[in-house]
Amino acid sequence: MANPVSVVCVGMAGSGKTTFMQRINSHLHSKKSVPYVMNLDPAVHSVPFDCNIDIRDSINYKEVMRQYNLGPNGGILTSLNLFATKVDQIIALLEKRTTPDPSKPAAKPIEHILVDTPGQIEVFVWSASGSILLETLASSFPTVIAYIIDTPRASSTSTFMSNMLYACSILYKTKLPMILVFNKTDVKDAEFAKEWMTDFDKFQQALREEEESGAFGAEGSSGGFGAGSGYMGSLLNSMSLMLEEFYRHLSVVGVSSMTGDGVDEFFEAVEEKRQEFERDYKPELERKKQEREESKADQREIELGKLMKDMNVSGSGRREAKGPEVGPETVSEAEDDSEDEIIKRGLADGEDDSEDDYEGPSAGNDEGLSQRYQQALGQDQPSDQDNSFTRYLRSSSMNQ
Ligand SMILES: Nc1nc2c(ncn2[C@@H]2O[C@H](COP(=O)(O)OP(=O)(O)OP(=O)(O)O)[C@@H](O)[C@H]2O)c(=O)[nH]1
Repeated sequence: MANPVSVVCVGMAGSGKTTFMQRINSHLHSKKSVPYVMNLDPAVHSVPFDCNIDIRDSINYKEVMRQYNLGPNGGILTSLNLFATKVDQIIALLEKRTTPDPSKPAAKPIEHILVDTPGQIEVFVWSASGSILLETLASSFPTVIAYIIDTPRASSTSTFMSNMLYACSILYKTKLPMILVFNKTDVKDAEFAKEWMTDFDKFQQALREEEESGAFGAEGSSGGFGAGSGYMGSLLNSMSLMLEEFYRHLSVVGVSSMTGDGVDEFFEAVEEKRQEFERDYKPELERKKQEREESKADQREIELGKLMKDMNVSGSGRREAKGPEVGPETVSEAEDDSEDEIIKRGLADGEDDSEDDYEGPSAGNDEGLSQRYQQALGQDQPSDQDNSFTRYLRSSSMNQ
């Protein structure tokens, strides 16, 4: 059986994400294919559908805002960050729930995971926690982004273009297959948008018409802001040419969350994108995962090497053995070095008393060490303060 596909709904505030979620949820229920539903919007007042996982159950957004002294967006971001710390539990739960129960062979397995996201799209898409949630989800299930667009509002060329650039940036950021959902088609048919995406001339024509009627960019009829001429003209031209390639990677559907029109087409697109995920995205994700594992292993190797080196040479004239002194390369190295210095001073002090006890690899290199020790103590006339510090080091070294 195929893995359940997770559909993550993103879109500008008011584009109709929640209404769309409600629609597809009830559509799946009517088909007796009950989805698993997740709400990631901590600030939503009420959710008009049953959620299996709701961020609001574990995070109190208002309390987060109060305690951390944050505004609305900071509150959402912090709530998401707090929620992202539970990502392992969430995925474990999802995996458990979506695995068919052998004791109930008649039960239909879950085929869809639906995810609603905060209206502040950037808080989710551009935040570290949003990336963690999405990446983790995608590493366990085929994941598709449904980008919801308010069709009536996108009927002006500039809003349409802004929306496309936004969608493009989300695709670029998430690297997940995307479906453009032109919502609210009961108010405005989405045919115009499909035409603009497939026929460059049609978009140009719409631009010209808006310019002539003075409606372009909602700038009124003031001159100098022509869409077909000047810098705006060439900018829009190059943008539509650049976006042509981007459009090719998308599925586009027109939906009315109010009437349910186009929902079947949406699920056909989801299936198409699920296959695309398995074919194109999954190998890439796995390659990246392996790369990460390898770099983690390398890092561990380096850390282990450092540790072994430190254990071997602590208290000895390591610097002299190494030849010319090399400065610390990182803050942690610098900290390590100063820590080493304290240990060395302590050991050097003990060295006078129990020289025979220490049989490290460079135990013979005492001269440089005691020289440095003398220097560190202010050889000539150590102050009282220095002496008390020496006593402290000596006692702490003895107590080790
Ligand atoms: N006519 C029409 N209105 C719709 C449709 N979908 C949503 N709406 C309306 O659009 C408004 C916003 O819908 P929501 O579902 O709350 O939008 P949202 O994107 O979840 O909003 P945020 O939670 O603020 O991000 C509401 O008034 C809905 O009734 C639709 O298909 N047709």
